[in-house]
Formats: sequence, structure tokens, C-alpha cells
Amino acid sequence: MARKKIALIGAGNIGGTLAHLVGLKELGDVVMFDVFPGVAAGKALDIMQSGPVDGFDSAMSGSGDYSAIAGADVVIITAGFPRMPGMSRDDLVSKNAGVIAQVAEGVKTHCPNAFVIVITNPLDAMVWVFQQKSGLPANKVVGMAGVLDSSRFRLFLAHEFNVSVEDVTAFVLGGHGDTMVPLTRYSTVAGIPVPDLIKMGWTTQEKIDAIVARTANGGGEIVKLLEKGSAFYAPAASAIAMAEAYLKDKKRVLPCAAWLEGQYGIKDLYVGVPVVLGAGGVERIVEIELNAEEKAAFDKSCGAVRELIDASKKLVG
Ligand SMILES: NC(=O)c1ccc[n+]([C@@H]2O[C@H](COP(=O)([O-])OP(=O)(O)OC[C@H]3O[C@@H](n4cnc5c(N)ncnc54)[C@H](O)[C@@H]3O)[C@@H](O)[C@H]2O)c1
Ligand SMILES: O=C(O)C[C@H](O)C(=O)O
Repeated sequence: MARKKIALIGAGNIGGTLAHLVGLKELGDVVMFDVFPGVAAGKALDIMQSGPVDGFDSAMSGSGDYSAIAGADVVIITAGFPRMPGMSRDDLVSKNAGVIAQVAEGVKTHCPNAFVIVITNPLDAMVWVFQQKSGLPANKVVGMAGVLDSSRFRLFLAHEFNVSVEDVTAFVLGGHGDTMVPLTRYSTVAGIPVPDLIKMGWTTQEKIDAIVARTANGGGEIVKLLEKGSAFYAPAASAIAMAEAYLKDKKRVLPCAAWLEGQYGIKDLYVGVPVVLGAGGVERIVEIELNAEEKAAFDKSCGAVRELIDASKKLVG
């Protein structure tokens, strides 16, 4: 069976890390596209040269010509600009909406059957721009954010309880911004919900509130430390988990920015919710019950995403 083809649009910090992980996990061959084709080609060659050491045979190449992505099975988009200290993700809309509109044209022309994962910020609005401009089916276009935000939440909870990250589950819903909604009630240690762990004396509500706040500010914490650019190792790992779910038809339940058509009372919006990801792309939206407080927080987050989509419409139509 021929190897799968994975196109990475954007060969920056996340793009390079994605290519490395594709090789290490033997998910397929990689084509990196960037407006700086030398960077794409140089990173591709460098990573391919680690194959003999690490034992992978993925072919890797870089290009500044969209025809190189022809026939890709999966496309992961990181093209655009990251934020700098003092900026919010929303501040990126004016620069990145136009970039994503260009990328949509390239993908539509050369690999319209691909499964597409958008990472570029502001995330939920950029997924919307990509889907509108490419016209690809909404079940084949998703945004990566919830897996990352939930992974941060899981890590902080595991540290608080002094247990393995493997035994912690967590869900973060809503838009990938300051209004994201880490769902404590649906977060567990080995199946025990966090509110029960508070009752059991494992932690306090105050400590959980601080963890929720740290999760919501997880990206900003790293931007401040790095001083030039944003997180890339955990974001890349998160997108690879999504790509793997699609390529291997794993039917994983992962929080992704997905197109809602009435679920959660929300229509015509990309926003983070749990979905089943398999060979059919988004195979099901998982509609969990939210209490009044959770629903209010989710609706507020959806409102913030709508504002960014309106701003994007003004920029790219
Ligand atoms: N969704 C998330 O959870 C999440 C997490 C981390 C970062 N991000 C976002 O991902 C994006 C990329 O982050 P990064 O750290 O890799 O940035 P980076 O600056 O390292 O890489 C971006 C790359 O995009 C390229 N590029 C710019 N315009 C392009 C165009 N028109 N066509 C093709 N390539 C183009 C640049 O040359 C650069 O190589 C940023 O917008 C960042 O905010 C999102
Ligand atoms: O914080 C950022 O700007 C990048 C990304 O959205 C993140 O959460 O790490």
C-alpha cells in the first residue's frame, strides 16, 4: 500500500515539529509548503536525514509551489503569524485571514479530497475562513485547539493530584481564546469526576479554580516565556493525534473546532466541541449535557467567535 501524503502548509515552528512527528510515527510522506520555500525544503531535508537514525522512511520535501501538495490525504495548516507578548490571539485576525484565504485556494485546487486541520490563530475564525473559501465539506475541515487546551488541563490536574497524566481525562470546550470553557464536571482521574475528588479531600475548589484559570491562559503563559512566538511542541502533538485518528480510522473522541448545525443550540459556527474523528472526518458531534453555568460560559465563548468571524468577513468577504 502506498504511503499516505501529508501536506503541511507553513514550515515554521509548528510545521517543522509536525514533519518530525509524522516521520517518527511513520504516518506517511510529507510535503511542506511555505512562502519561504528554502526554509520548507531545508527543514524537510534535515528531518529526512534523521530517518536512518530513527528508523523511518518517510519522504520529505519542501516547496513554494502549491502543485506540490497535489493529491494530499491530510493537510495541516499553520501558515500565518504567531502572536508576540502583549498581543491576544484575536489581534492576529487582520494578518492571518488573508493568508488562510490564499491557502484555501491552493488546497481547493490541488487536494479537495483531503482531511484538513487548521491550526492558525485566531483558530475558530480561521477554520471558518478556510471552509468558506475552499468550499470543502465541513465534516472534512476541523480546527485544532481543544486537544491542546485539554492536554494542558490534564497536565495541571495530574500535577495537582500527583498521578499519571495517562489517568486524567479532561475536556475544554468553546472558542480557543480567553473565553474557553474547561469543563471540571467532565474531567476525571481514572473515571472519578473532579467535583467528587474535591469532596474526597484530594484538592480544594480554590485550587481547581486556579488550574482552570491557568489552562485558559496556557498559551499566553508560554508566549510570555518565549518572548518571540508561541507554543509549538504540544500544538504539533495535538494535531498529529487528530491526523492519526483520521488516517487510522481510530474513531477517537477529541475536542475539535467543528461545524455546528444546531447542536448545543448553535448554528453555522465553528467552535470547540467533542467529536468522533475517524475515516469519515468528523463522524459525530458529541452533545454532552451542560448545566446553566456551563451553557452560559459556552454561549459567551461562541459570541466571541462570532465577533471574530464578522471581522474576518470584512477582511476577506
Ligand atoms: N490552534 C492552536 O492551538 C495554536 C497553537 C499554537 C500556535 N497556533 C498558531 O499557529 C500559527 C503558526 O504558528 P508557528 O509557531 O508555527 O509560527 P511560525 O511563524 O513559526 O510559522 C508560520 C509559517 O507560516 C509561513 N507563512 C506565512 N504566510 C504564509 C502564506 N501566505 N502561505 C504559506 N506560508 C506562510 C511563514 O513563512 C512561517 O514559516 C500561528 O498563527 C499561531 O498563533 C495555534
Ligand atoms: O497562545 C498562542 O498564541 C498560541 C496557541 O493558541 C496556544 O494556545 O499555545
